[in-house]
Amino acid sequence: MTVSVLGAGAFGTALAVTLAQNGPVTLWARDADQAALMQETGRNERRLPGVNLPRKVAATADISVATEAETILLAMPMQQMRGFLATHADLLRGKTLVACSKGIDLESGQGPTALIAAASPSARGAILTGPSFAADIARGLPTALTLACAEDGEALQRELSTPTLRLYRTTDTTGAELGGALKNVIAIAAGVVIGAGLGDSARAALMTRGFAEMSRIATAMGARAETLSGLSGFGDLVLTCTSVQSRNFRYGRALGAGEDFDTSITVEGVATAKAVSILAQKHIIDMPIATMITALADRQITVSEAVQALLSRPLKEE
Ligand SMILES: NC(=O)C1=CN([C@@H]2O[C@H](COP(=O)(O)OP(=O)(O)OC[C@H]3O[C@@H](n4cnc5c(N)ncnc54)[C@H](O)[C@@H]3O)[C@@H](O)[C@H]2O)C=CC1
Ligand SMILES: O=C(CO)COP(=O)(O)O
Repeated sequence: MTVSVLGAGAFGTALAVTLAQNGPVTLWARDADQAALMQETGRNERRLPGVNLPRKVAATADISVATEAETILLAMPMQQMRGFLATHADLLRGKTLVACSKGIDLESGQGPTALIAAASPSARGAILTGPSFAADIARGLPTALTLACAEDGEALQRELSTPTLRLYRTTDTTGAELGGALKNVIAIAAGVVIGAGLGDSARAALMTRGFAEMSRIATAMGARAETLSGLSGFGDLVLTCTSVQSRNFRYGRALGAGEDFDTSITVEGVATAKAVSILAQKHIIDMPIATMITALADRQITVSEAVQALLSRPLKEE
């Protein structure tokens, strides 16, 4: 059975590469030139340099070809997903749609599975998330991710696991998608700490309090605490806050150091911080780190003001 990946960025391409170990994969790029170049050269040099696409990966810019598959992975940036689903709703009817994006849609405040349910009620929505850099997956390094699917996830788990990509299953879609979205916000904050020269001890404190913040809002929104402490939450938090491979971490590090950052790079945590700050007000949840990241990204405060504000909060029980 063919699987399709929609979105030929770093992650979509890496997923296509690993899934080709199981059978044919269609990789859809919205840009016809990019699809033709991938087909011709067998590489996606711009997004995933140095990786050869297996022959079982067929690149196309034809959305009707790409949506012939029953199982379709959505690997575009989160803020693009709602528009994409609306545009192609007819072609996606009745399919299994696996969101691979990490974030919260800023306009609606919804995560990927709610967006899928709203745009394609007859589709089955799932989410694939957890600690994995595209380059690691594409190189065949061992990786473990969470596959969240409200029902009948076992066959999907088998279909999307490969010899090097091990999937763990859950029915807690809310927990999985919120963990993946929120860790990006904390990763930006961890980057700020390192960029501003505040040290590894401060980063450990930030990660721990960040995890508490993630868990507070996620459980208030219906997530299970154990999902937050699994691969999609704690696992991805650790990876993204400690690796310079992470774009969210690198963006934060530039912010902390007062340096410019290439705005063409995908940094999901900025929009997510804004979206979650709005959700936090609605649920009356205290989220000082997300609020601070929004203010910093919008240049409303300086790094030293942000640090001062966090350190001067009232002392309380852990
Ligand atoms: N790169 C990584 O290591 C990982 C990325 N992710 C997630 O995957 C998602 C995508 O990230 P990357 O692939 O890394 O981004 P990327 O920046 O490498 O590529 C984004 C791709 O999306 C395409 N795109 C943009 N708007 C689109 C639209 N409206 N319709 C179709 N395609 C569109 C762009 O042309 C580009 O090819 C993000 O939510 C990210 O958090 C998750 C795990 C790992
Ligand atoms: O989600 C990721 C790793 O699990 C990738 O992180 P970045 O988007 O910060 O690069």
